[in-house]
Amino acid sequence: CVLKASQKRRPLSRLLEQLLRNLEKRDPNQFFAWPVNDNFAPGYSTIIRRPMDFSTIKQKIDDNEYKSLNCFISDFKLMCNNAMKYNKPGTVYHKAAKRLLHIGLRQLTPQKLRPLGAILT
Ligand SMILES: CC(=O)c1cc(-c2ccccn2)c2ncccn12
Repeated sequence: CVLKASQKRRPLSRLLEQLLRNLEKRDPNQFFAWPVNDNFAPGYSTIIRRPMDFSTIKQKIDDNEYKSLNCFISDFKLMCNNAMKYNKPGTVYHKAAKRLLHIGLRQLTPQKLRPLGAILT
């Protein structure tokens, strides 16, 4: 029988795609959906050396660039910390990033991930 595309995916990729979907739900305004555009954010590409956003993370999953869960978590943190660096405290983007980082990391604790255990060893 022919496996569906999703079943062909590597176990880690399928896990990361699920975790990504859960994180994206916490960004209802889609502030983090796409790379930040210098036209909206003056000087962004000079201030932020390593930009990151959900679409880039998704592409890296599809390209099997993540060799571990920790690499995925690092990019998620990078994305949030970039926003807290570029945007001043009190701005909608800074507040959204702080909240997303907190909620996201709570979803990525060992306790929450243990049920998926086998994949991560
Ligand atoms: C995430 C972030 O820093 C961000 C997203 C955006 C954004 C997100 C969606 C549409 C337009 N802009 C933004 N605009 C100005 C300054 C910062 N930002």
